[in-house]
Amino acid sequence: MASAGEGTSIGTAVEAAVPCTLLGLLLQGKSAGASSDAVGDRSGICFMREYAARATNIVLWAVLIAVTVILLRRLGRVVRFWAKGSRIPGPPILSFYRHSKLIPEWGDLTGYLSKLHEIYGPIVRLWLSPTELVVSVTDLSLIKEVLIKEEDKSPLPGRLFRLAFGDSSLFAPSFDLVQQRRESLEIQLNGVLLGKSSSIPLKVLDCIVKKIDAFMAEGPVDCEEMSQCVAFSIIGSTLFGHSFLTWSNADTYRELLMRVAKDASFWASYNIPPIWKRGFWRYWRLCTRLKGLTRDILVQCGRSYTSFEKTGQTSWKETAEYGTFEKGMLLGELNLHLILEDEPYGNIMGMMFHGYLKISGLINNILIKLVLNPEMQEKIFSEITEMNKRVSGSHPFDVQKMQFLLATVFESARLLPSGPLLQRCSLKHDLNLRKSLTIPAGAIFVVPVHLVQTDSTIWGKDACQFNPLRFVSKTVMYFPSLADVNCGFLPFGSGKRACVGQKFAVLAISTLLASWIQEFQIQLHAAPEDSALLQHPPSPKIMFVRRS
Ligand code: HEM
Repeated sequence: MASAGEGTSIGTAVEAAVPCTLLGLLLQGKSAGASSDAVGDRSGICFMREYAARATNIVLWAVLIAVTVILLRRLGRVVRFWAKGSRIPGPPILSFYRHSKLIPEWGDLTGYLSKLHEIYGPIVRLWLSPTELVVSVTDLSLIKEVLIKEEDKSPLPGRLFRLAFGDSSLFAPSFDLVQQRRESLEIQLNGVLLGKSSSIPLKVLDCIVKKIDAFMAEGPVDCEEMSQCVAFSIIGSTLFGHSFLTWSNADTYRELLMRVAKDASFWASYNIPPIWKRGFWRYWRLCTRLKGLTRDILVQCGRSYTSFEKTGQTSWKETAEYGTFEKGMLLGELNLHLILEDEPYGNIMGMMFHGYLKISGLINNILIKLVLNPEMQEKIFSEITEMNKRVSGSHPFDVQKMQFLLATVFESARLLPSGPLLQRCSLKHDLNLRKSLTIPAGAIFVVPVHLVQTDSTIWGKDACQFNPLRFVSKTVMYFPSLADVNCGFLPFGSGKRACVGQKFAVLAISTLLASWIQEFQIQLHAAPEDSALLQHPPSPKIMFVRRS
């Protein structure tokens, strides 16, 4: 039996003989030839152990070096981002988290930005966190330059749409992804719809007037509720066709859209979907129900269009005039581009969501301005009467020729824009602008629309007053591209990512207003003492009083 001392010396001798590479072991194996089996086995085990330890060490070192390189590169990027961002004027870099406390003090982000612009001038940077930089600009030439040059949007809205509705090639941040679909939709909306005498068919207008009668039978109507209901009918019947108007699940669909709209920004603000929160799963179920209903209405509209065709009820005129509306855009040519295998409902629901919220917001704002300015209603009424005398045709509302009407729509959109900020974000490259200003890649560029649209240096001393006359005689100029005429007018954005539905929306809303003002006087039921309060909830009650 070998003593402990012997054992150790044998072990050491064996370990000393352990080759450090696999090749070494093979060579040793060949040269050792007839050495005893026991020593060979032990040497093999020790080698494998040693080999595994060394290999693990090498892998760990490689991982450590790779992680360090990645972290250093990231740190380098953050330092460069800070260095470039800090050259833009704005509050001290150290106050990252104070902003979130200060913003409520100034009412909202626009109020806070307005305060910062007063202090630091037309270009202001705001650090929201060490890696989140917002650059706000109110200078017209810079706004124009960025909106024309910059094609991408910040990831947040894209995440919002993807989380709620699935992949979308219309509302994604990257321009490369949306360009083709944008063009298809624009051609469809502007070419097919605007080629007709009206952007809303009489059948839809009749249905809306009936809704108003039903509402009024129960007393004064809530302005916001009314606007939402009407906007929903307009966008729904445009996309899905007339059978949308009689769809039994329409109210549920609208309610779901509103609930998704309420929570969408909150859940999209998480970088990783917070699957550990119960509220998130409730939200996810809402979105899934919405998807299910979208599928139902598409199937139903497809079915009713087919049966409508089979009955042969359409006269030639109806088909020519309202053919697209009967089947809706989604069952027409656009279908091929928008309903794709890999994104079945993302674009449709995105358009419903965006169109519904924006159109209802603008109708609500116009109604508030009209009830406060009854003289404008009378001007528009005279315009319609004049037009009816001059034009003899089946459709009375040639709104593109109605200056007062369009001016009212533009002025309302100017004073009460539907969103607080336009945003762009260069996802990959720094954006070098004139005035030697560099916006680092990843920074979010914003235009505070309300500040720009009420800037007295652009709009004159009465910039904050409701004065549609400023647009009269210029309304034709504001088509086809609203923002190109005056880059201080941005309710539909501007540049490569401007709203593709802007002409459709303006003409549809104007047609709707013309039909209302022809039939009714719109009045405020009970005015709050301060008219500014009309913009805040609860929304005002209004009345539609039939003209005698
Ligand atoms: C009153 C109604 C509407 C308003 C106020 C409005 C406003 C806007 C605004 C401000 C933008 C962002 C523009 C920018 O960043 O420069 C936008 C984008 C967009 N709008 Fe509208 N919109 C309205 C109606 C519609 C309708 C009816 C549709 C189509 C059915 C539509 C389709 C789009 C699309 C697809 C985009 C995304 C463009 C992109 O990201 O490339 N909009 N809209």
